[in-house]
Amino acid sequence: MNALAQVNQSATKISVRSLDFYYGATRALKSVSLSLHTHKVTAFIGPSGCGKSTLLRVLNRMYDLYPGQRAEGEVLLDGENILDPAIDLNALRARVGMIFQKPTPFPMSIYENVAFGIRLYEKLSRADMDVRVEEALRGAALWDEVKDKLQASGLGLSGGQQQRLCIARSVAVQPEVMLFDEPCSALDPISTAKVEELIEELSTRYTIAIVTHNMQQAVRVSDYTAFMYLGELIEFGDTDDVFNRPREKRTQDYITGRFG
Ligand SMILES: Nc1ncnc2c1ncn2[C@@H]1O[C@H](COP(=O)(O)OP(=O)(O)OP(=O)(O)O)[C@@H](O)[C@H]1O
Repeated sequence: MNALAQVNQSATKISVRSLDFYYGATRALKSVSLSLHTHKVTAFIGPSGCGKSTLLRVLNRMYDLYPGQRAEGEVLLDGENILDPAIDLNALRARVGMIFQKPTPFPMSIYENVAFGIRLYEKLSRADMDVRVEEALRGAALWDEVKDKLQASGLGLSGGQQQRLCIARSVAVQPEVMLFDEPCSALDPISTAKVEELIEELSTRYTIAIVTHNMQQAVRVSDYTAFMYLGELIEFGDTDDVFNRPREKRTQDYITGRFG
């Protein structure tokens, strides 16, 4: 690996600085600072209500859709503050995609589910669109299972396949960052294993953040882990260190199942 590639591998994609988040008067994030490294997977763990999903929703300004919710501080994406009110939210959400807990295919064909997002941002010929849809479905490890029924409804797929269709939809717009909010919690163990394998593959091309309640999953898929508690970031580091040599007692207590 050349020196430049090494630098890029450890580069910071997103830098969160002194981030506070409010639901009305309730402060759900308290001065959170951390970095997401380029082409690495960062897991967010912590007991229910600690702010994991809130933090994820800040990273593509998803909260902006809801009145009364606001973020203070800085979130730098390649050095640019995405909390700036002047930022183009459509462009931001194309760069920072999100996959939710419950698979949410649109009520349209498998092909259209993937093409829909692309059309929001680009005008492609039919032939180019076919190529992009295939690439996205291949990228989401779904192509072989659906290539003969692209016109069938996305809603007719199994839960695991629907989740990979949502991943294909996100991949199709060629994002730089992918946010996964408990992507496997509605899936069976085999589908979960497939999605985990996919996340590992995707991390060669994208910077990934994943919220999970499943400690083993965090260990399996992530390079870095952030442990949150009551809106604060308690510990952040290499996943191996956080799980095997936690610096904080609260991290130790959580990962050994003493609370949460
Ligand atoms: N829409 C909302 N309005 C008011 N408070 C909210 C809202 N959504 C979340 N909160 C509060 O913000 C805090 C953080 O919630 P968040 O959903 O980010 O936690 P979480 O760690 O993702 O939890 P879980 O693991 O249960 O999904 C909680 O105290 C929660 O009650």
